[in-house]
Amino acid sequence: MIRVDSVYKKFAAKPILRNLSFSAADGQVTALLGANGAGKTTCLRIIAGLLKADRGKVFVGGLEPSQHPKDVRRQLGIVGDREGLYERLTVAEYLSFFASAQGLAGTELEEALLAVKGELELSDLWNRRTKGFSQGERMKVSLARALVHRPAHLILDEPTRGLDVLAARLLRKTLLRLRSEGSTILFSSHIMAEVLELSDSVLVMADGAIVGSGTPDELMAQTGCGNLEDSFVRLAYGDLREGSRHEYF
Ligand SMILES: Nc1ncnc2c1ncn2[C@@H]1O[C@H](COP(=O)(O)OP(=O)(O)OP(=O)(O)O)[C@@H](O)[C@H]1O
Repeated sequence: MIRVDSVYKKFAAKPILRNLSFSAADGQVTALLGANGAGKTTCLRIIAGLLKADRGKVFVGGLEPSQHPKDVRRQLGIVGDREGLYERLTVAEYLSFFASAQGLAGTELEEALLAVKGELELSDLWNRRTKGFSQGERMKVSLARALVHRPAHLILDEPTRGLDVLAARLLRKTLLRLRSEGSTILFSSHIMAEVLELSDSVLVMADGAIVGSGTPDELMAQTGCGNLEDSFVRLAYGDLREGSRHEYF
């Protein structure tokens, strides 16, 4: 389970996360929705231990990343928007490097590499240096890197952004398979069809906090809207309903 407990974070003097609390359950896919700049990436980076909260705590499998960085890294896979590939390495070398850093060696390492190669259909890319890779190719390698050590928890920041139809389908299929194996998956997205297809639970962020949560059906029932997008707009921009952005409704 991933748990975020009363997290507060500001940049310069501007609060971005104010008392943010939620949890993402094991064996479920949880979607984090919010307007541009709502703080989704900031939240995911804090969970990943890449950024420190000013106040509050996060737990990954019951452990705080700040207290147990190594253990949390072992049980967490991260697909973010900022990681670079080492362009001089081939995909095989790059993944081998990360798997070794996670403590895999020998046969276990070889088997882990073969597994992601097959699952993510990486054969054509396997022995290519990553320099010049397309966005979709880079995303596939990032996903392989996140999965190679078989983490129990996976966080993904807009994972299908820039992917073509087949690559996005492969990613969704992979997430659903991981869910069926009991993984905890938390991802951010702006694509409602994808959120509907994948998510057991949806969290809507606005003003640095969760303003709505539940299954897509529950959110629709709570807001009285007929589809998830309308429900999201109502929850995330609700206070603007009477203002100049009323055309969104
Ligand atoms: N390192 C930083 N320094 C200053 N401001 C930052 C920093 N990182 C993020 N911010 C600001 O914090 C706010 C939240 O950013 P964040 O990237 O978390 O939003 P997001 O919900 O992921 O947005 P998007 O949907 O556009 O990706 C934005 O206003 C952003 O400009």
